[in-house]
Amino acid sequence: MKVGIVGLGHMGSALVKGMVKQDELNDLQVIALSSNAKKADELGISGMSDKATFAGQDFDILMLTVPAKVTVSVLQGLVEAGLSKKTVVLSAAAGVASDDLAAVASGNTVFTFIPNIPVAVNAGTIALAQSAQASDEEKQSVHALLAALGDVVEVKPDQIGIAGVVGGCSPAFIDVLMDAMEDAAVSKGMDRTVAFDIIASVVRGTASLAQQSDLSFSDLKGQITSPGGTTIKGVLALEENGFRHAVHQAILSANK
Ligand SMILES: NC(=O)C1=CN([C@@H]2O[C@H](COP(=O)(O)OP(=O)(O)OC[C@H]3O[C@@H](n4cnc5c(N)ncnc54)[C@H](O)[C@@H]3O)[C@@H](O)[C@H]2O)C=CC1
Ligand SMILES: O=C(O)[C@@H]1CCC=N1
Repeated sequence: MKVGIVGLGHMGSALVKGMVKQDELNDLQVIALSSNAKKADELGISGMSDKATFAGQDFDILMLTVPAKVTVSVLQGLVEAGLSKKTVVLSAAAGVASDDLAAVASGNTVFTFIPNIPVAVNAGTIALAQSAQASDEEKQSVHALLAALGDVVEVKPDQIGIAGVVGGCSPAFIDVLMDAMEDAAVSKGMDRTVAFDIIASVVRGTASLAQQSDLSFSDLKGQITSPGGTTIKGVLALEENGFRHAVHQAILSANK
């Protein structure tokens, strides 16, 4: 599979890291359109700085990981530079509708997807908008590529926005939570590196348990809150300080 990528920033680099380390994708060739040859080299892929040469590569899949506001014009430029109509376009741009992309690449099948940064370690969550125009073969090759990077969750096109927030933005919200927990532990005299190890392990273990059990998040919480114990005091402190409301506002604000 030949994959082109435009935008080697945080998201693009994370996708490349996940792709190059995944053994299942060992016949994969990734080429970036980038004026920064060193960056592509560091990531273990080829880089090309000339747009026409890049566009002429007959990619199976083209990933767009440039800032959302330039994504349509970047795609338009590649189409004008000779992008093959057989290339399936995958746009990661949050808030950019696939219709707007399809309007400048009418001959190509276009998918919108929202990955998240954990794709760098093949533990991503990837929301993929269903595409009515895609053939079964195109759906399969997109799915095979993304499934190597993490869990793929197909959503209706009108749900990609909220799926992108809950999946794409929320690692940052969880980072804020973990950072705050670490500060509190440090205030009680714990070494920051010890607190980091405990908290990262707790988040991983809590998520694994939730995925492997049939219980709701609320029921899982119920297993930890011993009657009259310490955890329920902490849970009530979260509620009294508006934690749940703050989380709702974070999700809803990011979805605007
Ligand atoms: N960072 C994240 O966790 C996620 C980001 N995304 C999407 O990925 C895209 C990129 O986001 P980030 O990586 O966070 O941003 P970033 O700012 O880290 O990276 C953007 C990259 O695009 C390049 N670029 C800018 N304009 C360009 C142009 N006209 N032509 C070619 N390259 C250009 C920049 O040099 C940079 O390398 C956005 O559309 C965003 O919505 C989606 C899901 C998660
Ligand atoms: O902050 C952003 O706009 C991107 C989209 C999802 C995560 N990061």
